[in-house]
Amino acid sequence: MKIVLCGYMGCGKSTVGQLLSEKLNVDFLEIDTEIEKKENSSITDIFQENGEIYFRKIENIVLNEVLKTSKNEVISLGGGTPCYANNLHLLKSNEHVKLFYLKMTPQNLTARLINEKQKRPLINHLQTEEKLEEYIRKHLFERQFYYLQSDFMIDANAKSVEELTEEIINLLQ
Ligand SMILES: Nc1ncnc2c1ncn2[C@@H]1O[C@H](COP(=O)(O)OP(=O)(O)O)[C@@H](O)[C@H]1O
Ligand SMILES: O=C(O)C1=C[C@@H](OP(=O)(O)O)[C@@H](O)[C@H](O)C1
Ligand SMILES: [Mg+2]
Repeated sequence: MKIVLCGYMGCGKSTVGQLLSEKLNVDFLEIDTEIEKKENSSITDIFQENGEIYFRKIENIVLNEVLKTSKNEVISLGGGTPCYANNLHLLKSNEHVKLFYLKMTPQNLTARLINEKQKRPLINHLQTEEKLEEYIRKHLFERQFYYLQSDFMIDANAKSVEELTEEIINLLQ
């Protein structure tokens, strides 16, 4: 089985995915890291040098490659992964995939992301908390359509990484 985590930037995909893979004793794979390896460049540099459309192309290629294997693993997507190209279809039509949406409110995401913008090129130009929250509110509204097609939705507000990991493990049983 492939346990795949999706949700907006900052919801905890990378952090929860790592702990979940340790608890389940399977490999952990991040789409962002696979993109960085393939391009031998950072997400920030790819956006800056090649632009977002190029990044989305590579993201789609990497997701395709990753989903070809039938290996048991935990996979953390990037925040935008399910929302572009045929990515959601690739995930939904794969019998090995269980897709989890880590849902958080725009307010809570803003509080997290205000100090973590540097490595996230889509939001690093937003200077104030007000501007960031306004952006997240609109962007999340557009993206929820995709996230909500997950197999499971987890309320990730005010829960520790441990609690979220346990919740996912319980849903798998
Ligand atoms: N459940 C949680 N409670 C508190 N902080 C968290 C939680 N999950 C993640 N974080 C923190 O929030 C930030 C964003 O988490 P990250 O895993 O990078 O999110 P994503 O990969 O979804 O963008 C990190 O600093 C991480 O340590
Ligand atoms: O939401 C997005 O479109 C993106 C989210 C990022 O991943 P995280 O959700 O792990 O920050 C990364 O893939 C890239 O900066 C684009
Ligand atoms: Mg991440």
